[in-house]
Amino acid sequence: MKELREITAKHPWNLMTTSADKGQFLNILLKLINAKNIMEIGVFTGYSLLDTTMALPDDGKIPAMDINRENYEIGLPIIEKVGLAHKIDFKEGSALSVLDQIIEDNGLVVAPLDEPLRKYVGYYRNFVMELNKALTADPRIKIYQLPIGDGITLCRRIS
Ligand SMILES: C[S@@+](CC[C@H](N)C(=O)[O-])C[C@H]1O[C@@H](n2cnc3c(N)ncnc32)[C@H](O)[C@@H]1O
Repeated sequence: MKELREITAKHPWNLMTTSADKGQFLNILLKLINAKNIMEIGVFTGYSLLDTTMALPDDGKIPAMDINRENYEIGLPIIEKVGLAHKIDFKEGSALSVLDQIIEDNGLVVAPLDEPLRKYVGYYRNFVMELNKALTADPRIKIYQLPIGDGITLCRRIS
């Protein structure tokens, strides 16, 4: 693809941190679960963003965030060329403050949720750690960690 050749000639350092096969695997996982809304934290030049966005239906949405817009803009022409840019809402900034803003803009007050959800979602700053602890302690859940991209944790309920 001419655009890709031009971009890689202009930026002779590594533009992808997720390999093509890992990206395709991500894409398949998202299709398997019929994902409609996903979030990309840490976009870099957008390679994994391209893979994940491709897996979404046309009305799917992906808030994407990175502290550096310049790198995102390196890959953006490719995302535009394949007609996927409309699904992406890129915000420049540190993920925590961008997430704070998304929550505020959408009036997402999560406090009224029931206790387990409040634990996982309400205190979203500690979300990953709390979720991992709860999943590890739950004998019904099997956890698989895969060295795909920046790392993927798959959780499956077995009973
Ligand atoms: C390994 S790269 C992501 C690669 C990308 N997901 C891919 O596979 O193509 C990590 C990215 O996270 C971004 N980043 C680091 N700290 C961040 C933060 N606090 N909030 C948002 N993005 C951050 C960096 O600027 C960098 O672009």
